Amino acid sequence: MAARGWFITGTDTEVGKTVATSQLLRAFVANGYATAAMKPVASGCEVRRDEQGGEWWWNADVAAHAEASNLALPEALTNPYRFLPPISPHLAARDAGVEVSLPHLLDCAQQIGAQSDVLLVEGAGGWLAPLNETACMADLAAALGYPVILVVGMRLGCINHALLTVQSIKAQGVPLAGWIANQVDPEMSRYDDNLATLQQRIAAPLLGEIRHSAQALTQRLSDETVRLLV
Ligand SMILES: Nc1ncnc2c1ncn2[C@@H]1O[C@H](COP(=O)(O)OP(=O)(O)OP(=O)(O)O)[C@@H](O)[C@H]1O
Ligand SMILES: C[C@H](N)[C@H](N)CCCCCC(=O)O
Ligand SMILES: [Mg+2]
Repeated sequence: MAARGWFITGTDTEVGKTVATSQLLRAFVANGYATAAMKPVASGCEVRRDEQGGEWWWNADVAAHAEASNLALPEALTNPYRFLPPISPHLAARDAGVEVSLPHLLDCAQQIGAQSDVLLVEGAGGWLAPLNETACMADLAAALGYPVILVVGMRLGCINHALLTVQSIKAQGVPLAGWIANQVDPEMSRYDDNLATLQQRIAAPLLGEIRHSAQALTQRLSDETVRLLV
């Protein structure tokens, strides 16, 4: 396994896990770490065609991770499973007749870890999103043994989603390294009060805040975030 690894989960799908992972990757890179990311299962791809007429499936999360990392690694390792429809991974895998194998994912993580200082593993959906017929993201995080970083998509309803997720992370016996507040909803009422409420009720550090911005995917979290983690 990598010298240091973290599992990135979120309060839901579309809350900014990829934005936060990209910003964390850039922060680690800026601090001199050989940094890699993994998207164990990507569901939701664009069909792309090359000049020879060949067809391949492009996934936005995998592309964003590659852009923000400083290690060029084969996608067979960084994204072992990729499916076309934007649906839950276990359904996409079932439709494709594929079994998402936890041991295979662990093996890929180990191979990446052998070449990197830092590995960030981004789940799909939220903490209990299913990977296959029996296992979910929480099981993968526990099997990897990495502490979890929770991305809270700051919008109405996020307090409940965040606290339920924290409770479930604790029940899984996995350490919570901290959480990141991501301003997905630029119009959120009482942002500061919501943030303060979460700080009071989550027994783990706020690692950083990401403001709503059209450039959010290419910005980076601060050196302070890295310092809180390492
Ligand atoms: N801070 C932000 N500012 C502006 N737009 C954002 C911000 N955070 C997220 N978004 C946008 O919200 C959408 C969802 O973000 P993102 O893809 O990071 O979610 P996710 O949690 O990784 O979803 P998935 O479960 O599919 O992996 C994207 O279009 C992204 O650009
Ligand atoms: C397609 C989407 N953007 C994600 N990649 C997968 C989200 C899975 C959510 C599963 C669920 O909790 O219902
Ligand atoms: Mg994502």
